[in-house]
Amino acid sequence: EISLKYGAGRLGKRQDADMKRFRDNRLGAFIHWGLYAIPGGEWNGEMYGGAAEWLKAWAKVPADEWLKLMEQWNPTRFNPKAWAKMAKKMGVKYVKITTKHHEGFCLWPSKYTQYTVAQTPYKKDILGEMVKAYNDEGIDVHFYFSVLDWSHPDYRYDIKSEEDEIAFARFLEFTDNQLKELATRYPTVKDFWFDGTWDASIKKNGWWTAHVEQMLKEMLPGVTVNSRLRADDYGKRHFDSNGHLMGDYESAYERRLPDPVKDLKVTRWDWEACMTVPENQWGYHKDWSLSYVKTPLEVLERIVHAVSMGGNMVVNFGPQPDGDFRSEEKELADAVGRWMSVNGECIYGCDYAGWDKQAWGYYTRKGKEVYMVVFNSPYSRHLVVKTPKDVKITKAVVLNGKEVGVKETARNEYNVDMPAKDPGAPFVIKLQIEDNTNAADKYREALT
Ligand SMILES: COc1ccc([C@@H]2N[C@@H](C)[C@@H](O)[C@H]2O)cc1
Repeated sequence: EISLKYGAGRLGKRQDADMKRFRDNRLGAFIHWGLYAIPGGEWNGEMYGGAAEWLKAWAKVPADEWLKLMEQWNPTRFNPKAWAKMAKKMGVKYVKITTKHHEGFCLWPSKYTQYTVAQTPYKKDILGEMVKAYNDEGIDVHFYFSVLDWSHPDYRYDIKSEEDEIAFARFLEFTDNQLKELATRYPTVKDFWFDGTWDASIKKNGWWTAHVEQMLKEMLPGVTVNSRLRADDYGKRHFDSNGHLMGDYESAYERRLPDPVKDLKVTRWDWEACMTVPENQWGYHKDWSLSYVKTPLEVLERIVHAVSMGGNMVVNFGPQPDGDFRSEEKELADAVGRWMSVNGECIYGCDYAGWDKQAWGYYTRKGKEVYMVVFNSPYSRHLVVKTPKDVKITKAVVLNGKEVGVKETARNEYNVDMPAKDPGAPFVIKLQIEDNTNAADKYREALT
């Protein structure tokens, strides 16, 4: 290994109470809300199919013209209590809020820039209202923060001159000040999820990313920080030059998931995925017909897929400029919540089971309990289960339902019966397992 000053600060998973809470929460929601919600993907009468929160870039709008949208920021239907109730009903345990996206508009009254809610018709500290409302519902709050800031004259994409050095140093100090402001004003925040950290200017300042992680952890003991913040001495991101994960969890699975057979390496560290409901819209877009919109079942399968591989999943919501949610998102929250209210025990506090993935769905595990989360009903009416060498299944019960038959069919292989009445929707079977080390050896492998 090479010696690094700004590499991973720790080897292996964090096992303290705050990280266990982050991990056990498993299901979160993203809130992408900013000036971009106002145009909703449309500029000067032209509709842009790209991500709505990137409209400034697609339509090549100068910063000062884009920030004039502040004059229209007045979400009259914003009701933080209703937002928190919606999240609670969905069964999310935490909400990640965009404090400041690339556009540079701050949802809190930052004293380090004029581009904040305080300078809009709305005036009030919208971030503070959200933090209180979610916390009052027992939901943890995580902060999304974009280092990339299109509103700030000192931002640099790369450092190519002494002038760049000086300007970017000012920018990093500005960013430190905003982060300290967020940590001071909202001390119940549990996590900082950094974005906008891919530019050469940041990669050339790996030291600063290590300093930010350290600064936040000194100010808020226990707080978690994502790997996307971090660059090491050589500009290596997420994993340092020795291959060790930086930050507290990997945050590279954005709109994609690791393969349950080929990518089992991810089970060795903590990770959190995030996903959009349309193909690629984080901020509010007026026209969701421009791409495929995932059904609640497709969202649910991605949530289970992540947990089955030892990861968290954050489902995105892009609130309307008026502060209400579009009907598709309300329906999604309701559908996921209904499923979670019956089957949540296979998600919360669960982890990778270490069993070979089968076609019918996914395994999750909590201690001695293994859950089968069935998405695909087999024509055979049997769910094939292959257990690790020294494990046998003693019982199988449908969550909030009846026991189903389990038949040993070969060494470490079982047929678990489908419920007598097909549930017609994804369902969960809870397995009781036992140590099987001294089983009668009645099976014989073929000599070939
Ligand atoms: C250049 O590609 C991207 C893609 C997405 C992003 C941002 N990350 C997501 C979590 C959203 O905030 C999106 O705007 C930034 C750059």
